[in-house]
Amino acid sequence: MQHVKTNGHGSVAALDVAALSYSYGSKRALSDVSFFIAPASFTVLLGLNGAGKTTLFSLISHLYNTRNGAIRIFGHDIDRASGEALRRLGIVFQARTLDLDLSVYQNLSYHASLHGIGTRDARQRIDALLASVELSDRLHDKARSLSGGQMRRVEIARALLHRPSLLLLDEATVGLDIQSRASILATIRRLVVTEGIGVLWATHLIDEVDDNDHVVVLREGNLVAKGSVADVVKSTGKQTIREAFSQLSGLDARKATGAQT
Ligand SMILES: Nc1ncnc2c1ncn2[C@@H]1O[C@H](COP(=O)(O)OP(=O)(O)OP(=O)(O)O)[C@@H](O)[C@H]1O
Repeated sequence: MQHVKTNGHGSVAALDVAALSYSYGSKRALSDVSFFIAPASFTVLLGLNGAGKTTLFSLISHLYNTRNGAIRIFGHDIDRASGEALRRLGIVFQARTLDLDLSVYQNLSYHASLHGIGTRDARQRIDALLASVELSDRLHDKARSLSGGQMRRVEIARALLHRPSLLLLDEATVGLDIQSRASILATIRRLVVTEGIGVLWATHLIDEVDDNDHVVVLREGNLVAKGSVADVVKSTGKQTIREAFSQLSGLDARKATGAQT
């Protein structure tokens, strides 16, 4: 049986990233990144464009093979026990991935069948999830007819079909209006409380961080801060997470030298 590593407090981390590095040829995208997220918690992965967020997600979701370091999902190593690990993972990628010519129901039921969920169970699950993302009335509409925010919510429902315990979202609110952004963020935060899901929410938008969140800050592939918002703010000597992120991500230095941001 596979050894399940705990986070030092006796409980198994929802996600444990240990000494992870990754390069595209000679281009280093991640350097020795380590952090964990607790079950039923909301962690914001903060980083400017090019910080390495998408690369990290591609490694966690096993699109890329881990060459240096390790990734465990609820103790299951993504390379050595990928089936066990991926069964617990739901993911919403930055790029849109719905089939626009299929209905909402067809998009979801296809995904359910890929996960081996039977037709009846799938139908119940789809109805419940569409209700939770407030799209029950769009079941038979073509994906093409939905707004950007509604498509995102269908993608979130799809990522939850197989009842994952860890959910990753990569810039889930990019391109959406303020109201849709707030609604999607509220939906995900609710899932943490009602379903006990551990969430890793990648963004470069600092106003998506709440005072009670945990944050992981990446800068050019290096992890430059991790912990509660209060601890990260304190570690920088700043007053707010916005100011702390500006310093940690190098924006302050760029502004000081008059570089374009
Ligand atoms: N396929 C690739 N080939 C070469 N370099 C890449 C490739 N994908 C990403 N990179 C580089 O790796 C680094 C990290 O990119 P990544 O896409 O992971 O960052 P990101 O934080 O997700 O940024 P964004 O928010 O712009 O998507 C960047 O310097 C990027 O140019």
